[in-house]
Amino acid sequence: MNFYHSAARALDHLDKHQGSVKGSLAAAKVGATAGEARRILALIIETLKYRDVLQELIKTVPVYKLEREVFRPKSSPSSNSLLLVLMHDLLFSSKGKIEASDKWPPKAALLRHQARLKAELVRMQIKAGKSSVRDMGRAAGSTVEARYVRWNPNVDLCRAGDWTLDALHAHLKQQGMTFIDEAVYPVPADKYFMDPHLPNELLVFPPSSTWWVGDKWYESGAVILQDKASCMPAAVVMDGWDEAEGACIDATAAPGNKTSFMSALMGNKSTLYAFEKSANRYKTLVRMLDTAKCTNVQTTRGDFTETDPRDYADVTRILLDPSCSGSGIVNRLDYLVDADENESDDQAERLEKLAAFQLQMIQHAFKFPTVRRVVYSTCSIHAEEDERVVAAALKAGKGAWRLAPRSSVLPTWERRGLPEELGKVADRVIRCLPEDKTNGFFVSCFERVQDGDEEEQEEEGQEVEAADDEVVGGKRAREDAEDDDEEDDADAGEVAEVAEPKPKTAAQIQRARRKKKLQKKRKIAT
Ligand SMILES: C[S@@+](CC[C@H](N)C(=O)[O-])C[C@H]1O[C@@H](n2cnc3c(N)ncnc32)[C@H](O)[C@@H]1O
Repeated sequence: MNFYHSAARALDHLDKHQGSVKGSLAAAKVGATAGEARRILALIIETLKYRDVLQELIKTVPVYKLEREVFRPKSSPSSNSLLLVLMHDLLFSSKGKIEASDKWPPKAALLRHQARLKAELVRMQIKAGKSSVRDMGRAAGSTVEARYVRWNPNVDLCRAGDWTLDALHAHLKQQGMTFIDEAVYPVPADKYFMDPHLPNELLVFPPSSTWWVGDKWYESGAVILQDKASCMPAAVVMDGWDEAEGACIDATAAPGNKTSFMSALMGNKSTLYAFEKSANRYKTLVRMLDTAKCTNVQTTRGDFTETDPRDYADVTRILLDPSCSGSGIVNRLDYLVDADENESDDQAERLEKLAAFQLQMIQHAFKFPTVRRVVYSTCSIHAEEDERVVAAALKAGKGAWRLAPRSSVLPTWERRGLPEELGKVADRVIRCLPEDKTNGFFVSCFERVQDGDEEEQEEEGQEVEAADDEVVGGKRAREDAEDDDEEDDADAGEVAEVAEPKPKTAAQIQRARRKKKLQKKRKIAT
């Protein structure tokens, strides 16, 4: 098989499964000699380095549309991956050329647009303020496009002086920084803007920024350095919260970034119970909350699973951000290029143990009598710790819990869960990847099914049952996909749709009857 085809197939596999590059090479069944495999590996790693730029270029020079005959929409490997690797060699390789016959149709097609591609690339380079096009790549797995700073309103509530957002803007202006209205990546030097997804509190700065070092805003806790993805769980769990509603819990709190954000979103009112099991990390938590002036937080050093839910009868929301593999943390993403293709049994075993613990934490949260919203998040990109834990929790919840609708889970965030794992409800959960200018991250939100919601659930398509069923389907889909790399992502989603199983329990039979009735009603209405 053609060298570029092999690299593109491995890239497709990597996109779909988030494994390692070496693992993808093997799983994509790229048959190659050791020397070839090394070459392909190097090409993939280099392509990943320039991926954002290449993807941007494809938007500006739509080679797909211009060369529809060659780069077809549903092909294997995908046209997008093939274009990426070819464009890499043409624009960024040391030889500056595609190593294939000029008669090979993909090469010939791309060369027809090379002048325009090169001109656009130079334009992007100038805009990014780089001295060479090669400087536009990113070190494998690092976010170099933005630094995030969260404004913490609790300090204004508790400390003397003006610590409002307006005062922060004025301070930044004095430091020589200019506010801009629109989000631009990489963030230009000396500019900053409010994050489009968290516009009330999160400021986005150029990656080289250091203005906070020794600055009174940082020292006083009025700004907190926090990755954008790490802000999302607190924003999701507090969505629509009202002081009259009740107290909240952060079950796994240290070092306290999410706790302090929850506290800020509560306006420092009501009570936020924060648990932390580790003695050392507990000390950090207490220190952090003190600096950040989170006066509504009650900290407890202890194991969340040992709490008695009946003691927290006023709690309506719980955040669970338990220990995980941390595979999403960008400077650990080097595993993407380093991990061995025999991604070891050790890793699988470790993930299994973590998933069991994570599920146990969620199940404990479900026991709190008045809790309506439980957010579960990880800084992992492994489905084993993300979608699969969610699916297992829905199953364990026996229909009493469902995933909250997308409308209350940062609806404008585009990257959602993996459909091959969660089927139709995958769009209710959030995934983040370094190409989103964040760490790799996962956020899900369970809400308690209230009396009278069942009809609504049926209207929505039996989401709880569907989620369970589709997980089974998802596993099947995953196995299918591994056997058959011809499918593209969209197809994998379709495979996840499986026939409903026959109802077994009395409750299932009743639900099936109600569903039939509903379908009849709909038929009559149409
Ligand atoms: C991923 S960290 C939490 C990070 C934190 N949410 C933040 O944003 O700053 C997970 C934390 O949970 C704590 N932890 C693990 N198991 C726990 C348990 N059973 N009860 C309470 N805390 C636990 C760990 O010690 C660790 O500090």
